[in-house]
Amino acid sequence: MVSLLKYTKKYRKEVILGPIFKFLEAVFELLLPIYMARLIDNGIAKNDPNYVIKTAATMIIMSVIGLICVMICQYYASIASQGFGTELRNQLMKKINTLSHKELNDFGTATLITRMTSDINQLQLALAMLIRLVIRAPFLSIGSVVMAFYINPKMALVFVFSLPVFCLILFFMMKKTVPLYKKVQEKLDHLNQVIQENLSGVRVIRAFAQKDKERHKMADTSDDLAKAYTRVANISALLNPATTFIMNVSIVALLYFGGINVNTGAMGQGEVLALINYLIQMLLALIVVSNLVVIFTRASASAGRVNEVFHTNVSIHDQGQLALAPSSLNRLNFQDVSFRYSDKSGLALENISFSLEKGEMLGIIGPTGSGKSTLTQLIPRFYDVSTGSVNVLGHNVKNYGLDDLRNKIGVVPQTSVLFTGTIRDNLQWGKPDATDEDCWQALRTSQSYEFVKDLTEQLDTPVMESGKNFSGGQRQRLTIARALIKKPAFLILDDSLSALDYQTDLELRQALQRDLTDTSLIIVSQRVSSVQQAAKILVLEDGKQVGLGTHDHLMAHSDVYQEIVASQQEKEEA
Ligand SMILES: Nc1ncnc2c1ncn2[C@@H]1O[C@H](COP(=O)(O)OP(=O)(O)OP(=O)(O)O)[C@@H](O)[C@H]1O
Repeated sequence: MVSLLKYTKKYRKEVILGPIFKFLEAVFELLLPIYMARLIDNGIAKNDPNYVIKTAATMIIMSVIGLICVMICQYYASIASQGFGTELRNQLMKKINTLSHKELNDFGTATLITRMTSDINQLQLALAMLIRLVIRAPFLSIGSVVMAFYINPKMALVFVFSLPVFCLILFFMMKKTVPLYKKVQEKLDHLNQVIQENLSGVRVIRAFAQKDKERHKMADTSDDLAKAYTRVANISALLNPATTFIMNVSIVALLYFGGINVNTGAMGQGEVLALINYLIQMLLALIVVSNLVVIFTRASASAGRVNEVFHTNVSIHDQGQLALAPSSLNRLNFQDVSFRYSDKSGLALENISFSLEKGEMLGIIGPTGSGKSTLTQLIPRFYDVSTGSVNVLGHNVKNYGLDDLRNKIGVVPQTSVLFTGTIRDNLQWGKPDATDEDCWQALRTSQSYEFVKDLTEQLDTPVMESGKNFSGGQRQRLTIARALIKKPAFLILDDSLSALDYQTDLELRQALQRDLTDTSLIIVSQRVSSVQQAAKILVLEDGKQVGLGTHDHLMAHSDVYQEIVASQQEKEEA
């Protein structure tokens, strides 16, 4: 947790001054019962109105100054904790953005969201409490005992007896609740994951009539969390009656022995009242200390989860070299590439070798799960090869700066992702300085010109969350326009023509070859018709390269390719 304190650097003044002001307030709070005792014993009992007024005025002034100190401290605490949370969230997001696909897969989206929100909130709360209470609460509890000894050492023995019993109760309470709080956090994580899946997959859930099943799953997960919370709450609820009991027994003891002392004239009535005040102050401060321990334990679990992200080693290292000069060698070259997603999993790709020239088109085809998407993800280094090498414009991809490499490549993934904003905003992701003419040209090539032209706001048409105000085919074409607007050296279409009808699919491929003459095109498709015209078609099966060549060559030499063609012809005839 300490390592995260570096994110409070900008708020050093608030973090230092906040507790100092709170400490001043605690000093006044500790002095007030003494003044009250004097007011009663020297002012009221001796019928001295001047003394009463002077002491009461001093008490009021002390209270007002105390109040101002509290307000300043609260102000500093909220500035520092909110600023710290924002800084931490920004830095964590920055780190998440550096993670490669492997680490993102390992974590999963749900837990990253929980870490960015609930865990950071917990840390913010801990910092606010640190500033507000971490000096005040122990100071008040120790100070109260000291003041009790100052008033009457014999009577202070009541404090000495009640203190260990009270601490023992707090200790057992915390021993039980702290591990449970950790469980609560895990259950919250799971609930977030279920909620996220339910919300993002709501259409699929409805389409498969799985509403009831998902509702039960959600209810079970919610119940789990509620049960875990209830267990903690039930144990914590015992704290109040137990502490009140000890407090009341101690007050009775103070009143009993205090009464005897007052009768013998050894103590004033005001002093007895002051002792009761100190006792309450001490016990309340101890409750605060126990709450602080719970807050810090939860925060420490949260800090562990946040630090886990910060300390994750990124598997893709950005060599950070300047742009490499293109060489005259092959534009794209896979040399005996094998790849596995993790040490425990089998090979997703095995000994893949091929090359592609400027302006050429490569088609990749194969049964589902044969490694087509995996292969395309090695080109922009979303993953690094396990053995072999991937070379782009004559250089190993590992020798490029990541941004430089990825700027050369336009990727259109299987699922079209659009962002809220306008059509123009989305296209400018591909090229920030794209003019309207650039946008229209990209839309023409991607066969989106007609439907965007018909929209009343054209390029300024708003894009709703995930582009849900466009059809699947329209979304695909807009994502293609976004990828090709920067005229990349490579354009990878990973099954991104699947939502288009055959005619649009054909026109789009023709337009790409006509308008992007320098771009090498890599098309992953399940449809033979989408790759048939390619200069080279790579056939994959179970991660292995089982064919490479033109359509005619493969028809003559590749059994797998022939089977794919035959099965698609059957479907068309059926
Ligand atoms: N993120 C991942 N982590 C672990 N294994 C993965 C991951 N993504 C894919 N795989 C595995 O790698 C293999 C190849 O998957 P890939 O997505 O490349 O196939 P594909 O040919 O593109 O399939 P499809 O046509 O269905 O999209 C599969 O066995 C799959 O289970």
